[in-house]
Amino acid sequence: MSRPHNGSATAAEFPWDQVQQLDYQDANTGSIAQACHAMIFAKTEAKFVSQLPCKAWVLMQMRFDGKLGFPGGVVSDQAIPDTTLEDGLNREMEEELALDMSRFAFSKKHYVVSHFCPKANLILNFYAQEVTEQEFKEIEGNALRAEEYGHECLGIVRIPLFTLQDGHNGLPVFLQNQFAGTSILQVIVGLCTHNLMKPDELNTAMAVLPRHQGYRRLVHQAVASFRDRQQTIRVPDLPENRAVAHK
Ligand SMILES: O=c1[nH]cnc2c1ncn2[C@@H]1O[C@H](COP(=O)(O)OP(=O)(O)O)[C@@H](O)[C@H]1O
Repeated sequence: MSRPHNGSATAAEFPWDQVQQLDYQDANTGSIAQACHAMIFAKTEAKFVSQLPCKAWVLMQMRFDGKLGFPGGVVSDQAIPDTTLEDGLNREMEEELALDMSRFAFSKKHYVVSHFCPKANLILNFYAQEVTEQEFKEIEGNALRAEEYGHECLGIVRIPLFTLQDGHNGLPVFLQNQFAGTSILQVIVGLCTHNLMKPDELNTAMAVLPRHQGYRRLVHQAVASFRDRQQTIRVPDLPENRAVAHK
């Protein structure tokens, strides 16, 4: 598999560029480190303060460094023998959320997008999994008993997926927090790819981001490649379709 390249267009604004996902072994033979993070969400009809629709509950965490991020972490650490990227992600999910692997293990089908930073020689892989409202509450509750709770993870938070009438409080304010790695980009990509954000909400949200032109390009690129992949996966595996599926 080819090595990720440095796309210079965004380098000055945001040092990450979208790349194809590298197998764990491929990255391990070189010097590239890989991390995996994941968004767990539940669609809901529940209204915030009995009037605002919020569409979904989306889980993030307050990290030890004071930034917000998704649960996950570095998976290419030689000291910890993960076999695949998803094994590494699942190990992190058990440590940080005490996630029940018999029900919520992440696999390739949850993969969303990867970004590479040449300066850090690091690939950040992003996954998303939908659960029911009941399961979501259970996952939140269990997280308080996780090994890393109170250490790497200082709290579980839900994204306020609504904007109050002043057009500012709610999601726009939330997006002004400090976010680890590419998690700010992953928030927007995760919401768009899983139909949790309408285009007008996306525009409002993007307007509050610093250097939002750079983010906008990366968001569109990620959403387009995710949708392409979904379409490819849906192509029935008939001989005449294989050429399309493997394009
Ligand atoms: O939610 C996230 N999304 C994307 N990147 C993140 C997120 N959280 C942390 N990072 C980045 O991922 C890398 C690994 O950090 P993390 O603290 O998750 O792993 P570790 O606990 O295994 O050291 C760092 O470069 C960090 O900035």
